[in-house]
Amino acid sequence: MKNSTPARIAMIGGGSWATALVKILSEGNVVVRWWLRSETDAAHIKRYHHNKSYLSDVQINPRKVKVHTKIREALRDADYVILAVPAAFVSNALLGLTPKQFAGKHIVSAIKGMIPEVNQLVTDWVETTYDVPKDHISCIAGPCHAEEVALEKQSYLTIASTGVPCAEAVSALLTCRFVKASPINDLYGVEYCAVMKNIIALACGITHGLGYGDNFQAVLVSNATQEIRRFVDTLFPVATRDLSQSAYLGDLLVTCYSPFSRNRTFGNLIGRGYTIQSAQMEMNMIAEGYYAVRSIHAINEPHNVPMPIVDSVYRILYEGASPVSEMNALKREMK
Ligand SMILES: NC(=O)C1=CN([C@@H]2O[C@H](COP(=O)(O)OP(=O)(O)OC[C@H]3O[C@@H](n4cnc5c(N)ncnc54)[C@H](OP(=O)(O)O)[C@@H]3O)[C@@H](O)[C@H]2O)C=CC1
Ligand SMILES: O=C(CO)COP(=O)(O)O
Repeated sequence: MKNSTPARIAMIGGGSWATALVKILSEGNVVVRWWLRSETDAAHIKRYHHNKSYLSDVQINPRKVKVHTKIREALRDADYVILAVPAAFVSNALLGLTPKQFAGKHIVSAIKGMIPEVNQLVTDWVETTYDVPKDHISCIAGPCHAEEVALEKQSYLTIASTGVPCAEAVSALLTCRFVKASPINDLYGVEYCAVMKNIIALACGITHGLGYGDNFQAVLVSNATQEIRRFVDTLFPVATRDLSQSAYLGDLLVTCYSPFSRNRTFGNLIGRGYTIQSAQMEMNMIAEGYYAVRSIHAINEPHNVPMPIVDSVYRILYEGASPVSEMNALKREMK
């Protein structure tokens, strides 16, 4: 492996997950061209070899990682492009790029959210916007918080793609001393579950903020698994899908229970009475579920899949419903 040509990877995004992925990739034989929108953060990384704004303890290896603030330079000779900005900002990050810049490359979405303007999964949006063949597109899923990657705690990722060689190649890039990545071909199931678990974590956070305990949360998460199953099996039925695998259930659990979870933290603030704006200001990070719940709600309209938890979160965040009365209603409904 030592003498082989390094994999050429463009990392798009300067937040916690991008920083953690750069750390994972740097364990292997790679050249990462890392694009950040912040000139100040980029300059700091070049000079001091760490990202001062996110996971600042992570050391960046300057021999393997080149920092860019012009996205075309980061993309130019990449074989793999990893998108790691929150979904709401990805179109802005890629502004001005055309299918030409993506031709022949593998596009990997590390994003667990939906493009809000069009209610599309990120991988669908990449396919339609940049004419990338579906079997060259994958998404990174699995229960894996950036903060634990920074500490080199053993973690697992699942790489979903309709193209088996693509999923296998990306899994190989992301497997290292402390991460095991495995391929799977259920792209839609995995990606939708990754989006929906954020909404459920918001609900968990809200109940925690309201003073509900672990007993209630366990029932909430159990009901949520049924709700997620109904939704993905209605939209994309796959006979062999096993929602107890870590890409689905594992990710739901870590987001609902971990103190690192952005979505749970955001929900907790809402449950404690913060307004949406003040909760967003309180957090230095983005809770994807806030945007995703509006997309999932809209997508579900023609299907009418019963999703009481998603509907409650939607009403709290977008219709001004009271968290207390929404959770009272859920309390009566769940068993
Ligand atoms: N964090 C994690 O553990 C994991 C995250 N993910 C997913 O990774 C994706 C990225 O999340 P994460 O890294 O946690 O996010 P963070 O909250 O850590 O970072 C946010 C990023 O978004 C950028 N940003 C913020 N506002 C804007 C804006 N208005 N326009 C353009 N860019 C903006 C920030 O740039 P700047 O710093 O310049 O403001 C920063 O790069 C999400 O989809 C998340 O679900 C997936 C698995 C694990
Ligand atoms: O998806 C994640 C971990 O797998 C990160 O999202 P949260 O920070 O909301 O848990």
